[in-house]
Amino acid sequence: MYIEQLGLKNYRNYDNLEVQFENKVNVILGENAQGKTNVMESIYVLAMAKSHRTSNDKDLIRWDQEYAKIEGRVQKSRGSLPMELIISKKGKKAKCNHIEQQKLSQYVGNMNVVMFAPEDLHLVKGSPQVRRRFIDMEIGQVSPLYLHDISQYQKILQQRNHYLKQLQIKKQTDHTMLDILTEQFIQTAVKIISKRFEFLQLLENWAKPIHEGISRGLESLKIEYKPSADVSDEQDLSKMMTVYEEKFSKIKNREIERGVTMFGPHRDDLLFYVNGRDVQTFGSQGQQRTTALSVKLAEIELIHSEIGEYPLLLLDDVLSELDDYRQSHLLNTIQGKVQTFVTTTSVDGIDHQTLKEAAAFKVEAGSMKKIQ
Ligand SMILES: Nc1ncnc2c1ncn2[C@@H]1O[C@H](COP(=O)(O)OP(=O)(O)OP(=O)(O)O)[C@@H](O)[C@H]1O
Repeated sequence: MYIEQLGLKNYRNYDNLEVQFENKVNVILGENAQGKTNVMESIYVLAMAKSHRTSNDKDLIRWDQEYAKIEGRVQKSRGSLPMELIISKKGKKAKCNHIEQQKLSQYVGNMNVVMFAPEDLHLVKGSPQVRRRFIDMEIGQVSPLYLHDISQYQKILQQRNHYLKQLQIKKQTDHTMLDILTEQFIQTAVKIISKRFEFLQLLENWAKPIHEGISRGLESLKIEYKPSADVSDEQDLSKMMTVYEEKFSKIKNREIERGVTMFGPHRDDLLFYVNGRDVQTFGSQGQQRTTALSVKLAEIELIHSEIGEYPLLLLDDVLSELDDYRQSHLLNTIQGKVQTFVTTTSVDGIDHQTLKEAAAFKVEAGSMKKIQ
């Protein structure tokens, strides 16, 4: 799939923008703070209904304006798909094919993107929260049901934490409500965990040969889910539920003392191993970069295998962060099959045929012009 046309109104530093893109590499050039990342972010938000760099939607609205609007026409193998997202202080309104979507979980997934930005290089080294966010966003793209489960889970977690706090400060003494919430919590938690196990296995299957290729056959990558409770991918849902039930009954008093839910998908993590060693602890910077790049390239293939189309690839300021060999590997992999957006302040030093043949745009103070 590819995005043919993008329209922005009151989005970040863009007042009004209409631009046509090509189904190949689109290079977005410009000095610092002109609006390159903002365009990339808008494409990401159009697909995911969420930004990759802020959780506050209001940041996306141009200062002193009431709303922001992103429109795009996406070409898919089944035809053209108009997408529209309006962000206002009251919330978000999403339209697909001119029809308003009641739930964002139905909207997300119609357009697929993979973003690779400098912060993704922290996927390995960063906090578990970064990795959980990554896993949730990526599964959400291929599974609307998962998005629904995650939002259910967040609600139940919040209620459960609230109730535990009430018990902690002794505003409540009856445990019946806690037991009901725990049961609901477990039911949703195991669905999420089993989907994460399944997704990571697929991701590893794709990432392993890619990593081997980038490391010239020297490194073998393994991705492992690290649950906070003692569950494993060999267990079915009912076995996992039993593990959780036992765990929660054992730690009930401790949870009440602390007023917080101590186990569950919100505390889980994932680990990357290269040649059997944990990359987070023992990996060199280069190995961490290769791991992040392999995972991103694997995502492209995974989405293709799940939905039958390649996603868009957004490379925000990241090419210059990779050495020549990794750059070439990346550009060779996407060549001719993935619509790609690249932002950079200059193409000097990036000497790849794909970029020479790319469409180029110049961004200056919230305006964008095609230059090649
Ligand atoms: N909500 C907003 N309303 C208006 N302008 C905004 C808003 N949010 C950010 N900006 C402006 O957008 C500009 C930054 O744009 P962007 O992050 O796209 O820069 P960039 O071209 O990618 O720069 P760099 O190369 O430094 O990453 C800044 O000047 C910032 O003040």
